[in-house]
Amino acid sequence: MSFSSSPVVSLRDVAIYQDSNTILSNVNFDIEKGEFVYLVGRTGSGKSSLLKTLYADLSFLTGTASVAGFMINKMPRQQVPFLRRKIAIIFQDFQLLFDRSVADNLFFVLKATGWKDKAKMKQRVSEVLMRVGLNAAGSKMPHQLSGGEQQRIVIARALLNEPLILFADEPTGNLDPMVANEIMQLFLEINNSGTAVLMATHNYEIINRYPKRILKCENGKVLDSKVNEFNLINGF
Ligand SMILES: Nc1ncnc2c1ncn2[C@@H]1O[C@H](COP(=O)(O)OP(=O)(O)OP(=O)(O)O)[C@@H](O)[C@H]1O
Repeated sequence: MSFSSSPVVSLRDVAIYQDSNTILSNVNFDIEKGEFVYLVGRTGSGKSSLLKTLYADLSFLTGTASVAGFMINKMPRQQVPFLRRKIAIIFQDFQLLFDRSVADNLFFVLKATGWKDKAKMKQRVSEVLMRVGLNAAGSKMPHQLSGGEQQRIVIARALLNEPLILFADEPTGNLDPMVANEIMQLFLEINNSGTAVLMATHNYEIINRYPKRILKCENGKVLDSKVNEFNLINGF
C-alpha cells in the first residue's frame, strides 16, 4: 500500500484504561483520509477516552495505533507536539483565550507551531476566518461573540495548520439546534475539502440528517457500522 492511501487512523487490538479500569478493549478500526465518522455511545461508555488516546493525551500499553503517520503507542512525549500539528482537536467548551482578540488567538497558535513570516501568518489568519464565515471578527474579543461564533473561531484555529484529521468531542453540545446545525455544515465543508473528521456526539438529529459511518462504544467494545449491524436508538 502506498503512503498516500494509508489510513489516517489505524488501531489494532488496542485496550484503553482509566486508572486500572479497562474502558475499551480489542479496539480495531481504520479511518481513511477524508472520511467522516461519528462516535456514539452512552455517557461513560468511553468516547472521550478513545479520543484522548487518539490525540495522545491518554497512553495505552496494549495494541498498536497510528494517527497521521505517528505510531502513538510507542511515541515519546517529546513527539506529541509534532502529532498535534497534523491533527486538530475541538471540544464542547470553546477554550479560547479571553484576554486577547480573535486574531491574536490565532496568531498565538501559529507562533507556537513554528510560523515566523508575519505576512504569511496574517494571510493564513484571514484565510481561516474567511473559511468559517467570520472574516470581520479578527479585531473582536472572544466575549463579544456568540457561543456559535466562538465555536467557529475554535474551528478556524483548528484549521490553521491544515490538519489531516479533526477530532471533535461533542462540538455542538452547548449550542442551540440551529447553531449546532450551522456548525455541522461547517464540519461537512471542511470534510469535503479533504480533512477526515471523527466526531463524538449525542445529537441524533444531526446523525439522522447527515448519515455517515458510526463507531459506537458499548459494553467495553467499539462497534463499527461498516462491520456490525446495530440499532442506533438503543445505543444511547
Ligand atoms: N481522568 C479519569 N480518571 C479516571 N477515570 C476516568 C477519567 N476520565 C474518565 N474516566 C472513566 O472512564 C469511563 C469512560 O469515560 P469517558 O469520559 O471516556 O466516557 P464518554 O463516553 O466520553 O462519556 P460522556 O458521553 O459522558 O462524555 C467512565 O467510567 C469514567 O468515569
